[in-house]
Amino acid sequence: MAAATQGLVQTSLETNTQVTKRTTVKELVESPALTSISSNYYTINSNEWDASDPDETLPIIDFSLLTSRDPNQRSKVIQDLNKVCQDWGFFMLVNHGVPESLMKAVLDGSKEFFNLPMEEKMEFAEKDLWKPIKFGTGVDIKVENFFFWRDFLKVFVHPQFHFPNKPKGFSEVSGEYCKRTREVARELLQGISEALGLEENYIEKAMDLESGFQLFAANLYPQCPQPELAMGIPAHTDHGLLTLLIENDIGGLQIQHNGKWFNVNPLPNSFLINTGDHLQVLSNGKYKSIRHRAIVNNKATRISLAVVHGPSLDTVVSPAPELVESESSPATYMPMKYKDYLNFQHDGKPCLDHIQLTVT
Ligand SMILES: O=C(O)CCC(=O)C(=O)O
Ligand SMILES: [Fe+2]
Repeated sequence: MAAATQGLVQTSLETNTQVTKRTTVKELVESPALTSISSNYYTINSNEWDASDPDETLPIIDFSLLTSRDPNQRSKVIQDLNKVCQDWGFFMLVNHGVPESLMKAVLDGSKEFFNLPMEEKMEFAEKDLWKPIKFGTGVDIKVENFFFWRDFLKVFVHPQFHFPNKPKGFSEVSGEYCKRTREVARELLQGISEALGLEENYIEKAMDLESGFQLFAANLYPQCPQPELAMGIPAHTDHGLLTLLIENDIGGLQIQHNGKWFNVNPLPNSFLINTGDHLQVLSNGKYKSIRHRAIVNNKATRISLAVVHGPSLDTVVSPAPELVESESSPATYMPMKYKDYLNFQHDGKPCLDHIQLTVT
């Protein structure tokens, strides 16, 4: 995920007894004396906090129409996909066929993972981007100089499936969940290929989805005594092609649309889907990678699960030649291997800026 620094207010790192020892946001919240938070938290200018509930319904796509045998229904939903990818870069997916019980089981497994004793989670604590299993926290003073109100687990789940071996059963249920979300993402990317005017299997082949890179990210946002002073995850875009997200009905995700921030209140059992940087590159900017962030609250702990679906790590991604016209729409991104692109994360600058070409 590409960190964005716009609007960053970074206060100096003070000595604070709450954070000088190794801890996580979860443990911090559970410490009995916590009534206020240190000033080391990442926050944003007050004028950037503003977010509203959408005055129009957030777009909804019915997956069952995409897989329908009726060609009229399919072509209608492909038109809708083209519109939502261009206008929003975000939609809710309903009738996707992934069992509600599986979605719930993987959310429950994530909760149990975060409930493990701190030492057990810390076995997976890693700074290295390329470690396939990584537990992290927004309050790791060894790594961060400003903090987020979030603990997370990030795991590479495809083409090789890695997973923590605890809590019991979490790996199995997540393996099944990742397989199902991968199928949904690939089907959607077939529809999106057509929406771009390309052949149905275009993205599948060009991005080598058979070996596509899939990342499972579980985010824990414990309740925060001063939610107005902290951010769960700051504004960023996701690096892959499509991200499928679910959450435990607490709310907190905000997306940027037409320069404004909107609260997302997902429909029960839907997937929240956003287009990522590589769809923006492949479509030569026709579809934009949507900026989003997660705020925190003082009432309940939120868990979200984001599964990012990208090209294979060795795929060199560039705008589809079919969508590039030297005169009217020249290529606006330089070709880059997905693996190399991922190394741009965490230098504070949006990753896409590194490959943007200035068109004269
Ligand atoms: O928690 C959320 O709603 C957003 C999470 C997210 O954007 C991510 O993990 O990339
Ligand atoms: Fe994200």
